[in-house]
Amino acid sequence: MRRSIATVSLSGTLEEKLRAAAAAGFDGVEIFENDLVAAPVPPREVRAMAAELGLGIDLYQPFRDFEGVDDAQLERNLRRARAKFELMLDLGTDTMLVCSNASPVALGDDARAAEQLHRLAEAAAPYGVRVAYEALAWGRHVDTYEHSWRIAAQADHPSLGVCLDSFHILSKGGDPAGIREIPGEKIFFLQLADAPYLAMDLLQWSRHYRCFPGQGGFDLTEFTRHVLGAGYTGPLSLEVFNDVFRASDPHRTAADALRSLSVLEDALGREGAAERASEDLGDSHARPRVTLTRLPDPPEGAGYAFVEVAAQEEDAESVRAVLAALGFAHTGDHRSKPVQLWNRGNARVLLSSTDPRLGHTWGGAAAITALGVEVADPDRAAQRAGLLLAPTLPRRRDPAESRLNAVAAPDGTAVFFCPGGHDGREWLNDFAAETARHRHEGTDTPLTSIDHVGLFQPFDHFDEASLFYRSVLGLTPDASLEVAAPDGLVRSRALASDDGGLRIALNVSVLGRGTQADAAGGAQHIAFACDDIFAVAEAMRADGLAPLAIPDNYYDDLAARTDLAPAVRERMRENGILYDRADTGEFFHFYTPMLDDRLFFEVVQRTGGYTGYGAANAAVRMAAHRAERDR
Ligand SMILES: O=C(O)c1ccc(O)c(O)c1
Ligand SMILES: [Mg+2]
Repeated sequence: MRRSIATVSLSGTLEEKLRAAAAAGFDGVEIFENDLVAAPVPPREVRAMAAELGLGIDLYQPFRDFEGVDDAQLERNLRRARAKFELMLDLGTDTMLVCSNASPVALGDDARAAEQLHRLAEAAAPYGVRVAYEALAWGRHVDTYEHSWRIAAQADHPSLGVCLDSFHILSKGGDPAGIREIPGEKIFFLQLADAPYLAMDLLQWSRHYRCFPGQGGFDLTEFTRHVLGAGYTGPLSLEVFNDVFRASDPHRTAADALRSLSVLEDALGREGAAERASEDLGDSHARPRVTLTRLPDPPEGAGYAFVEVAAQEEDAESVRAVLAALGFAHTGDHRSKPVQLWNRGNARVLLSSTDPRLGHTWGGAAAITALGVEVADPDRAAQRAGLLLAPTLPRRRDPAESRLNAVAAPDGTAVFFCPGGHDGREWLNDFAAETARHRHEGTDTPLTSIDHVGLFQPFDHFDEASLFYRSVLGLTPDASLEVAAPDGLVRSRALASDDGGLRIALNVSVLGRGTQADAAGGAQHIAFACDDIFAVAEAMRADGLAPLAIPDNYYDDLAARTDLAPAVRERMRENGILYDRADTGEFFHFYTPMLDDRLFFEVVQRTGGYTGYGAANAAVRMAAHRAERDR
């Protein structure tokens, strides 16, 4: 389907907005009136600029407070409208959005509103302009799409239809199924916006917190399915008022925006929404009315091949010490780069002493700079990532080395697609074997794999990052939750593949204090899975590394709220092991001390079908890391 974006969704001048929309690959834009009025170029030049960039101007908006007024006001409103129709001729756009009257002087008289909109459409027709009537959620008298359609139907003019905006409908709990009652050709325009569920005034919610489909709490797939079911064939257009987007790089926002539409179209395509719509509309033998662009399938059965930690030499030493205490051994050296392979079972950590600042938004001493993801079909994964506008990272073409495709996540973390399976892992041949022994060789305390990775995100890119990982890697997000760290509130959202092979937990400071709360919420971590957490913890302690100290109060609370045997609780206390339980199973986990205020490790043991991350313990962990720093 045609993809558009409202200029109000992007920051910058009108020209910058157009350039960003075009660069991301949009087909068209909605020009927001304020952007045009403030632009230093006449409408004709805007039209030429858009055309040169390959963008159509699909909509001009908004025209406010038109209908349901007294007769004198109607004449003034029609005069104002004619001036806009003239302007639209110059802009080369044929659809004007008229939003329902929000003024206190509007009269609640449907017949009057219908008659006045009929006059507006009559005035628009000679200009070749269509009027799309949109019910604002806070309209004075018309605030539902059902009502706007009743009035448009009553007005009965070929140049008058409705504009549907998902925010105005879903924010009030409207039922989108009724959209199917509207003839598709009367839906002149579709605006899509998601939003997090917030209990707040509708106008404030709409003007500040909208986000792209898939980033909030609304079901935009279901919503759009109903719009297609009505027979709509126009653009999918994003109209997102958002405080962060207004202040962010418009190129990045536009790519994030297009990614959200790609995912939405793919989801609809996978369920056969276009074909089903045609059948519902009774033209089952005809071709579907719209084409839904599909993405290559997401990776299946993906898992971690490795996680790369970059640290300069003095910091690398402390990372090595912790890995060794966890039973890792240095088992290989990269043939051409200063990168060491450390592993224990299928848990592999690459320790790189290249500059950790290179290509990464995090400076600092030690940092997770890359995730190696093992997938069945790395080429397909890279192709999918490319279609989702993931920036491709250049690979050095060293003929002796395996070439892995890599893309950059929004926080700068590189994501490598590694071939999996038994004859995969050829990238391991890039490492000359070291003869190092696992220090715990002979003790039966293996870590089995990487369970999850925790990545702290810059505030402005949290939603972008979760959409990125979700779409590129085919992960499913959990609900986001808030954790009260000693230095501030941290929002956390985990994403996982269906079989749990890939899990990522994203954290962000709720107030956007990116890096100073580091000891608490701002760190990154790698969590390793094991089958016997007590053995791993005790071997680590025997190796001279104490786990992160958890206060006795925690264990008193554990005694109060669980039936864990006293001896088990005591052993947990000695080893700093925390506990969580769900209907599906149990979770035991402990942490290492913080390295360089930035990085720590976790060891987890899942029993039964537990799929969480011990969120109940997150605040205790953050307070414990803070206490350790204060000591
Ligand atoms: O917030 C507004 O005023 C506004 C204007 C135009 C729209 O299409 C809309 O959804 C909201
Ligand atoms: Mg709208």
